[in-house]
Amino acid sequence: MGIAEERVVAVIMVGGPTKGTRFRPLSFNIPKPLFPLAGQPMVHHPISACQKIPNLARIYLIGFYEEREFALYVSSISNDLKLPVRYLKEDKPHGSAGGLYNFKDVIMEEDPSHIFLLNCDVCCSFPLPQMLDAHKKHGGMGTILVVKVSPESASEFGELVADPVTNELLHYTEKPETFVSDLINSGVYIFTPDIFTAIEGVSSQRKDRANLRRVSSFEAMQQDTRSLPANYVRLDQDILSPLAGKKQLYIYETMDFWEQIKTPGMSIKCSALYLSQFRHTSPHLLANGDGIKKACIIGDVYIHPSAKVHPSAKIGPGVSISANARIGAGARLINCIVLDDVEIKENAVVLHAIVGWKSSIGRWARVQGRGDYNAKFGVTILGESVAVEDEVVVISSIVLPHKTLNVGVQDEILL
Ligand SMILES: Nc1nc2c(ncn2[C@@H]2O[C@H](COP(=O)(O)OP(=O)(O)O[C@H]3O[C@H](CO)[C@@H](O)[C@H](O)[C@@H]3O)[C@@H](O)[C@H]2O)c(=O)[nH]1
Repeated sequence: MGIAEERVVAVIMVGGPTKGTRFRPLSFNIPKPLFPLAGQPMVHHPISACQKIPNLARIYLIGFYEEREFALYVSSISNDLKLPVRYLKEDKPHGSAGGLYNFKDVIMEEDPSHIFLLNCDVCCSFPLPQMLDAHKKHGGMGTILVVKVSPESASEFGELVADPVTNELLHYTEKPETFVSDLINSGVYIFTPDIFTAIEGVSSQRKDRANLRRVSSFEAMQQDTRSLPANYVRLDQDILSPLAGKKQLYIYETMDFWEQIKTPGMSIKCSALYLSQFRHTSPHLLANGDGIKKACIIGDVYIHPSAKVHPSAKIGPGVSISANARIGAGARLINCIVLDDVEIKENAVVLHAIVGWKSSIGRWARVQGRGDYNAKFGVTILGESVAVEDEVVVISSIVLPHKTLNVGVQDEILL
């Protein structure tokens, strides 16, 4: 296919409210894909990476959140990027491949030659044009972006084996119990429209099996994946595993940063990763201690233009401060996310923490975590409208919305 005929669309899978439970208490207020990392909604980072794809016609977000939750964001980003971005709502979860298939007709209206498919909850540099080039060299139905992780953490992901010369995917196991490989599926793919035929194949096999089961009482007693609804199709187990070793799927390895964002703790780490990426891609978004914001800035920091920061506050590295926040004299902020309308009073310290919308932190108070972003009590999270009174110390705790803390706490969940 020549360059002129090439047409690309991108699809970002955003999931829905039942999928974001590990993101509580922050997901009470906002759908996880819209939670700010480096001052921009989580989904904004893959969307802005899509801008670099040649011949990109359109971006779709597919999820089962209410349409109104995404309406404002989708219309403002379409305007900013001068690129149509559309939210497509599933009536119920259909799985990571079933969700895509559900909107086959809408997507195929664009007559795409290639379809990018991205999980919204991964943080990386999204080397999409490079993946497209690699995919064209490989041929086949799809190319998966892969990354090496530590052998201890590999079992949380899809582990895979590929041919070192041809890059063909030879073996794929989703979250295996015994170690297969430290090379894992990063949740970013490019496919040809043949992906729809593959998903259709899984659905019709399921329908056939369901019909068979009706006549076999033994099979009816078995509660396994074969009894999933026919239109519920998982990309990893149902498509990637069976197609490995069939010259259909290939890999492209990224050597850049990559993380998965399932917990609030990881959002602090990923916010800092995106801030350091801004240093190269969008330095204008970083605070530099000049102009109105004369505070002492250390490393990569984002401060919303409407936030007020006292000149004697010391901010950074890895800090993101959202709209209308007020940071008092002598306050010290390191590796944290401060959400809209927060007040941090004089000489308070915030470290490895997320401070929820409209919360306030009193004078000389400390709100901090240990900085172990994957651990249950590795960071401190304050939900919406939490008040930490003057001089109170909060360490590695999760505080649900509308609480007032007048005594210190450590390693606790405050309901
Ligand atoms: N629209 C929609 N989205 C869905 C659905 N189910 C999952 N998703 C979205 O699809 C993506 C994958 O979610 P899961 O299927 O829950 O898998 P996972 O545990 O995140 O693991 C996947 O991603 C890892 C990389 O982050 C991979 O390593 C792993 O192999 C797997 O593909 C997420 O962005 C999630 O929001 C669905 O029914 N509908």
